[in-house]
Amino acid sequence: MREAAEQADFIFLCVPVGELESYLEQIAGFDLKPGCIISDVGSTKASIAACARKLGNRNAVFIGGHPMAGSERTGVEAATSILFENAFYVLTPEPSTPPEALTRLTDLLKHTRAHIVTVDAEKHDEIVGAISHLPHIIAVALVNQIRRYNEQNGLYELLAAGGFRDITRIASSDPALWRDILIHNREVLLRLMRDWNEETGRFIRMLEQADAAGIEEAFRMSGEFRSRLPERRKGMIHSIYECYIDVPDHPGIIGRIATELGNRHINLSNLQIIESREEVPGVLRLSFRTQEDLDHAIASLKELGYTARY
Ligand SMILES: NC(=O)C1=CN([C@@H]2O[C@H](COP(=O)(O)OP(=O)(O)OC[C@H]3O[C@@H](n4cnc5c(N)ncnc54)[C@H](O)[C@@H]3O)[C@@H](O)[C@H]2O)C=CC1
Ligand SMILES: O=C(O)C(=O)Cc1ccc(O)cc1
Repeated sequence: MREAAEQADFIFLCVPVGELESYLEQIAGFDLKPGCIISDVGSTKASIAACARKLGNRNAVFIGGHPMAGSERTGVEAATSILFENAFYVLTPEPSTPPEALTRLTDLLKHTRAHIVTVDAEKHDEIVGAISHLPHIIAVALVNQIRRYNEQNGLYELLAAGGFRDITRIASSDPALWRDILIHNREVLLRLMRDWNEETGRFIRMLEQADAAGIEEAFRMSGEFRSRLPERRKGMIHSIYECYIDVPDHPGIIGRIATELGNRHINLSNLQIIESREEVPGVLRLSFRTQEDLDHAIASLKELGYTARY
């Protein structure tokens, strides 16, 4: 590792958050190339920034980074060459970071086609704590609540679909990765969890008082804010060009549909079973990277006797 690091112009640390500091410590003792830029991709930024401030390296500059891309999956199987395309890539320079170092790093990262945003490390942890870490805690807590009910009655598991699956996808995230993230951002998260308790407390009170107008208003305000959020990004593997088809629930059907589309040179980027029940049609979601592929797929599926809808 030392030999490779000492020849590098850029070093990216891409290990779990709990391992970052030990790598930074090792690298601090190396004779790095003058002007070398060290960055990382950790989901929390304040603790690694504090470590970098403490250690320093006479030749190198550390600039924290966090590509806001990815999914609940980890490992090389989850990688794609367009992972960062159109995603936000947060950098957390210090007031003391030489501007030319920041420019060199952003010039390199532009090749990922991500949108670069800079913010200080502490603010990053507050914001990302709220929009990413807190939702992961809520998803895990919700799934575990239902898992306990399900121990008494398996119908919970059988009926859990739709909304439950949508809001709990991230509950399948990697346990060790998320252990580190939550521990490293625990002070922010404790504050956010107290606010969350107040939020759920408001619902408890509305239900106790059968406050219909209050409930309606809560849904109205959340819907309004959510509709302002950016669209799912084009270019990601979770393509926005999607359609749904009802399919008879029998063996081999998914393979047949994928093969038929492949034979017509239509690139399917994702295929997901949304619903599957005995003796009634299941629903498949097909995703494509281009409008042309989607249009072509819908026409082909029609020829094959399936009705596709958006
Ligand atoms: N999963 C996601 O969507 C995102 C993850 N991140 C951050 O990226 C970093 C890596 O996460 P992923 O790529 O998702 O996980 P991953 O599990 O795909 O990759 C982590 C890699 O680190 C290696 N590793 C673990 N401990 C190590 C050690 N002590 N020494 C050397 N290598 C070690 C693992 O073998 C694995 O190859 C984490 O800091 C995470 O917070 C940032 C943005 C998104
Ligand atoms: O699965 C999802 O939607 C994610 O939230 C992925 C993710 C995980 C960790 C990050 O630091 C950033 C993004």
